[in-house]
Amino acid sequence: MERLSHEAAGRGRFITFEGIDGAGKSSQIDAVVSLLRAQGRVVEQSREPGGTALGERLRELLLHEAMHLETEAMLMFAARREHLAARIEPALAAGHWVVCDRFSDATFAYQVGGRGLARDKFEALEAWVHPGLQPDLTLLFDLPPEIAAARVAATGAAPDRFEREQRDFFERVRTAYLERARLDPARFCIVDATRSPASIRADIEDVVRDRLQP
Ligand SMILES: Nc1ncnc2c1ncn2[C@@H]1O[C@H](COP(=O)(O)OP(=O)(O)O)[C@@H](O)[C@H]1O
Ligand SMILES: Cc1cn([C@H]2C[C@H](O)[C@@H](COP(=O)(O)OP(=O)(O)O)O2)c(=O)[nH]c1=O
Repeated sequence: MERLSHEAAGRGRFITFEGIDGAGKSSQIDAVVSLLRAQGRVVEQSREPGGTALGERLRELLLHEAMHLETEAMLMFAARREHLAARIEPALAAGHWVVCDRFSDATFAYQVGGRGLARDKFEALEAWVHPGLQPDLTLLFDLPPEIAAARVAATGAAPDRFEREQRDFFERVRTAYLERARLDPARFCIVDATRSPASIRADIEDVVRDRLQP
């Protein structure tokens, strides 16, 4: 029903990509954005934490400065509040599509699942910052943490504060993502991210076409 009312109002669609570090999301986002643009959609591509000038400054702090867990959770939502106000909400209202690398499911997975933030605190922040708004489609790239870690290591890039976490942390993050997906199966699509990039790409193009096209 929610989807139909968005359509009737000419609202755009909101697609998010989620998964543990090294799942292969970033590699697939450009392909989905290109597909949608080729279909004539106006698409805003973005990421979290980030997406605005202020959000990108908060991202630098979040990825590199040690901080209290609740500070981390609140800064994630502060960046998100700015992102929603400055980009996501205006784009959707204008009928544009928004494709975003991570959103609040990442806070549930990393801060609640990975780090142990109290669920009621997460729920309070989510209800404050985006009451009634969730993505129309969330592609969850799922794979064992050891495969993801090997991919991250092979890039040779210096790991950030999250990428330096151990395997048990990413096991908890993965479990939390899967739990969140079970709670909202109409929104989530779980992608087996161990497969080749070409086969993943073909699947997610089918999902975007089947679930979101009028
Ligand atoms: N399906 C895949 N199979 C093997 N390697 C992959 C796959 N997808 C991405 N990679 C590689 O894994 C690394 C991490 O991918 P990336 O898209 O940056 O992941 P994420 O954005 O989810 O952290 C990159 O070096 C990328 O080339
Ligand atoms: C949006 C968000 C990201 N994060 C973390 C997950 C990532 O490790 C990091 C940056 O996200 P991202 O740029 O997606 O990292 P990568 O491309 O390496 O997968 O921020 C949270 O812990 N909570 C959040 O709410």
